[in-house]
Amino acid sequence: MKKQNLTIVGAGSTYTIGMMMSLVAEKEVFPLKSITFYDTDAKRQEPVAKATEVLLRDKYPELEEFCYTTDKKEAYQGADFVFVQIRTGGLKMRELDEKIPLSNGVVGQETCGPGGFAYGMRSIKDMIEIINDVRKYAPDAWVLNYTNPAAIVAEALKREFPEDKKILNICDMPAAIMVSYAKILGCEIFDLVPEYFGLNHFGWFTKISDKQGNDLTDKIKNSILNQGFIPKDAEILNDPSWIQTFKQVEVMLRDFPQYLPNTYLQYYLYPSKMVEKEDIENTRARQVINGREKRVQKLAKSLISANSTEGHELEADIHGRYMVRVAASIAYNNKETYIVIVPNNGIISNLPKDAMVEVPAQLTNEGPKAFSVGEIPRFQKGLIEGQLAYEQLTVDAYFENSYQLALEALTLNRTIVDAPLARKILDDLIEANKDYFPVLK
Ligand SMILES: NC(=O)c1ccc[n+]([C@@H]2O[C@H](COP(=O)([O-])OP(=O)(O)OC[C@H]3O[C@@H](n4cnc5c(N)ncnc54)[C@H](O)[C@@H]3O)[C@@H](O)[C@H]2O)c1
Ligand SMILES: O=P(O)(O)OC[C@H]1O[C@H](O[C@H]2[C@H](O)[C@@H](O)[C@@H](O)O[C@@H]2CO)[C@H](O)[C@@H](O)[C@@H]1O
Ligand SMILES: [Mn+2]
Repeated sequence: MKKQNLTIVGAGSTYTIGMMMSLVAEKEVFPLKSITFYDTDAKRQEPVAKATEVLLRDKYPELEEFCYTTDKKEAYQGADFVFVQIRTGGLKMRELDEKIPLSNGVVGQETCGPGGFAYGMRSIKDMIEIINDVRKYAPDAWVLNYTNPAAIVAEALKREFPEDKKILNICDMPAAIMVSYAKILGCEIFDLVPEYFGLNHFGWFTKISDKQGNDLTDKIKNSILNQGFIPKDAEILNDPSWIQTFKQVEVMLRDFPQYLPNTYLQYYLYPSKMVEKEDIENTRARQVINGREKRVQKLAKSLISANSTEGHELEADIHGRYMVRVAASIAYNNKETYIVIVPNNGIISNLPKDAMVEVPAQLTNEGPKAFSVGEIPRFQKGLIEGQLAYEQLTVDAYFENSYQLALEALTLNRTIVDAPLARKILDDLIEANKDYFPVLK
């Protein structure tokens, strides 16, 4: 098995140490020759990198090289895979994405509604620059992007790089949900075969089977309806916000029993409830700043000062394992099935061909080969079409520097609807994002 050279972009991320543990856990599946960290913020990257040096020395001694840099050439030259996990504007801007809509009585969420719009307008420019840099130094590398909002980033990258077939956008949410299904069924997530359709953070499982073809969907539905639904991935197991989110799956399934919903549909189906439960002074960004970010910084510091992993709680999570398994299936032509984001091109036959849809695909060394979904029912189709138009108008607004298209995008969003309210939120977001948004004329 050829060993891979991997570059992590945005290596100062709160997810990096978890990703390192996933690379350790999956080293037989995705063996590495080198890992390179790249981040534009040297100060944020350094402690994560120094902690990773300790971690890799103890847990991945066979790795030939680890380095970290802010130099693009050093970052990308020789890379076989590039994982991208940046956050333009940082968690500080995420907090505003959540607070500004809430202060206008609308869902405040980083990837859904106006928060997702603002995050998207910030992410696109940096993502385009990253792809151009990667292609300059590593023309054949596979880019796995999970930078959010993945739906908007995927739409923008498809337009900017139409010929580039080695960019794949991925989300871990379907996999995190499947971890809970696996727990219900008493098996492992990778034993399950999903059937799923939708847009990123906007989709449904239509069927879950085992590898022998037994349909397990009703077992899962009955368990959720009778026993509720809880997160099971280590990363989110004890997190009150995620526990509440998974609880809402039961409500969604009672109201719309046909399919098993992605957790993110709660923001579109129950926007009033989502606004009511929020504390504007303690939105999710604040919880992450005081929670995951602090925890990771403390862990990094402790690994560095101990100069050993002994006595440290280091666990692989589904976020990292999923990305690594996706990469392995591409690298070694494993032809395994994972849910990824791809151009529709008739996969969902009654949705536009140019939509970026989230569906199961067989992952080969030539990229994803998505399975046909066929026609989807009117309810889901209607919801998706509205959301898709919002996402595409957001990207139109970015490329055309258009205030009008941005206003249309936000007016279409199910979490807003009212045009004067959309205008007010848009003006507030533009004001707060002066350093990031393109000029919208
Ligand atoms: N797709 C998914 O399902 C999924 C799952 C988890 C996280 N994410 C995404 O992963 C990203 C990281 O999340 P986080 O909470 O750890 O954020 P974070 O702010 O902790 O980390 C992001 C890092 O990216 C760096 N960065 C910012 N702009 C950059 C650029 N242009 N080039 C290089 N580095 C840059 C920052 O300095 C920072 O170190 C976010 O986009 C988040 O939404 C996606
Ligand atoms: O609010 P956050 O920052 O905790 O989470 C936002 C991300 O939520 C999803 O990812 C989950 C993932 O599903 C779970 O398995 C675990 O690894 O935690 C992740 C983050 O907590 C979502 O898919 C991402 O797009 C969001 O960035
Ligand atoms: Mn996601």
